[in-house]
Amino acid sequence: MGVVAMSSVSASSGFSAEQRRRCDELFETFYAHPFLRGLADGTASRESVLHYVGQDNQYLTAFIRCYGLGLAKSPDRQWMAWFRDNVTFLLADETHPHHVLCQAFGVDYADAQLDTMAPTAQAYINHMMVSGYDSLGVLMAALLPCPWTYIWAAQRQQAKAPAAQDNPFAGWWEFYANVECDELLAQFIARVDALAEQAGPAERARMAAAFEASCEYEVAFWEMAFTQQRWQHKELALN
Ligand SMILES: Cc1ncc(C[n+]2csc(CCO)c2C)c(N)n1
Repeated sequence: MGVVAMSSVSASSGFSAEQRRRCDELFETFYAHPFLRGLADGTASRESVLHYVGQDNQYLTAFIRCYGLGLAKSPDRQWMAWFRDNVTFLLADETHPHHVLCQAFGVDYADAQLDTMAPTAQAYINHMMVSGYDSLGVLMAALLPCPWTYIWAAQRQQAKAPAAQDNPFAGWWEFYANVECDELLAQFIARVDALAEQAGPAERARMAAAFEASCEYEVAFWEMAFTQQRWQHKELALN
């Protein structure tokens, strides 16, 4: 923890790098979003952060289900082992950033759980799940912006202006900037590149569209937390 990884993030020259370049404006908008800036300078509000944690817990649960869809589509045991390891990482380690955010406001992790979904979180989850019923390439392309935006933004932030130790969210930044996350991202990129090489033009186009939509949803997820987005009428229960 606390080690700023040397970035594998811009290294690749394949399909992923091409999508990353195409969506560069979205990455910049993600980085500049006032919610993320609030995590960087320690000023993010209690209400917005707790909204985020509640929704993001549901998001991570859906992400694990998407890995399950990937497992079902795995062409070999090597792919299966990769999904298994990533499910373990999500279940065991990725709750850490949520714990950090809860501790910042003296809130119990269990008390931050929600059983309702805000519109944007629901839409992002639906997009990922639907991609999981297309091909493995489309699923992986839909999942890739998730690690890429967070890990890229954390590495960039920590290299430029590391979160101060009295910033209550410092552990959140350190988690996503660490070497293990960098390695995960490098693997993700390599796997998407390999799938894109095997794909025909129609599937590659669906992969590109799925990647771009997820970049949009990543920005929208910050906006959801920042505005504490709710349905007009009443909360919808999880489905
Ligand atoms: C909306 C949203 N997008 C991305 C992440 C970060 N994240 C979620 S899963 C994962 C690694 C995949 O195993 C990473 C980096 C998040 N927490 N919430």
